[in-house]
Amino acid sequence: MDFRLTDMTDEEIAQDLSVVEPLTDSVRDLIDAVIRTEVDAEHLIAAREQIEAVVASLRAEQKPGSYGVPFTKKLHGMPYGNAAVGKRNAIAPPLEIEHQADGSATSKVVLGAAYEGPAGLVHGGISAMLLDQLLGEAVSRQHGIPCFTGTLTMTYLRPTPLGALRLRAETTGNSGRKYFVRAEICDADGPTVTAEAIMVAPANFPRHEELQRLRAQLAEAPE
Ligand SMILES: CCCCC/C=C\C/C=C\C/C=C/C/C=C\CCCC(=O)SCCNC(=O)CCNC(=O)[C@H](O)C(C)(C)COP(=O)(O)OP(=O)(O)OC[C@H]1O[C@@H](n2cnc3c(N)ncnc32)[C@H](O)[C@@H]1OP(=O)(O)O
Repeated sequence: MDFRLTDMTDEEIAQDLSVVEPLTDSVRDLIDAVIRTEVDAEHLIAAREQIEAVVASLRAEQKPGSYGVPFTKKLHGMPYGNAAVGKRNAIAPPLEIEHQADGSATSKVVLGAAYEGPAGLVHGGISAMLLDQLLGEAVSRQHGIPCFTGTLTMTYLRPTPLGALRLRAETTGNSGRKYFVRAEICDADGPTVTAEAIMVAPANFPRHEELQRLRAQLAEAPE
């Protein structure tokens, strides 16, 4: 796994995000508008030309390949291209994850037209992606090591409506590098989907205590 530290300071990262996040929101809005627009073909062609001009302006300077996951000097990951939570990725649903004192990870999200599977309902693959991310975040934050999904088992209890949803994930135990995690999506009437996963901490990754030491060393280093 590629590991690199960014040389941006915390202030520079905050400044970058203050510009980038509203841009990502605008692109999300664009996706929703394209799905639901009922304007005529002439307007659609004009819109396409405008979008192509914006794309060309952004292509003027591009990173090669994907965004990757640089780390800040405090070892906070910056997964800005991530499919589920990337702050630069308009395909990612607007998922903000909170870490609770009991070790669980929770999120409230409103899923619109871009996440539809069956009519009016959330696509099952989107539910799996969101819960996979939350499961990973719960275990990784609680135990201080990023884990990979080994096995993910989804149970679709009943259809999940588009709109406001709540998500929760918690670790239930571990055996060596294997962590057992479960999660659910709820609508106003309760759970619609549950997931169980075995997340595996890669053998060659530093353990929590080592990371704490590394964090302390980096915190003392000049910016
Ligand atoms: C640098 C500073 C970092 C600081 C970070 C601190 C905190 C981070 C905070 C937040 C970060 C959040 C990150 C996570 C968020 C979201 C998660 C997204 C999840 C994904 O989107 S991730 C992509 C999809 N995922 C893959 O792309 C995995 C591909 N795969 C592999 O990379 C390997 O395959 C791996 C690693 C799974 C295992 O590799 P390995 O070499 O370690 O395995 P090994 O054989 O040693 O097995 C050891 C024990 O795991 C058992 N085991 C093995 N494989 C299993 C499986 N599949 N299912 C169930 N159990 C399995 C064995 O049975 C054995 O169990 P036992 O010990 O009981 O025998």
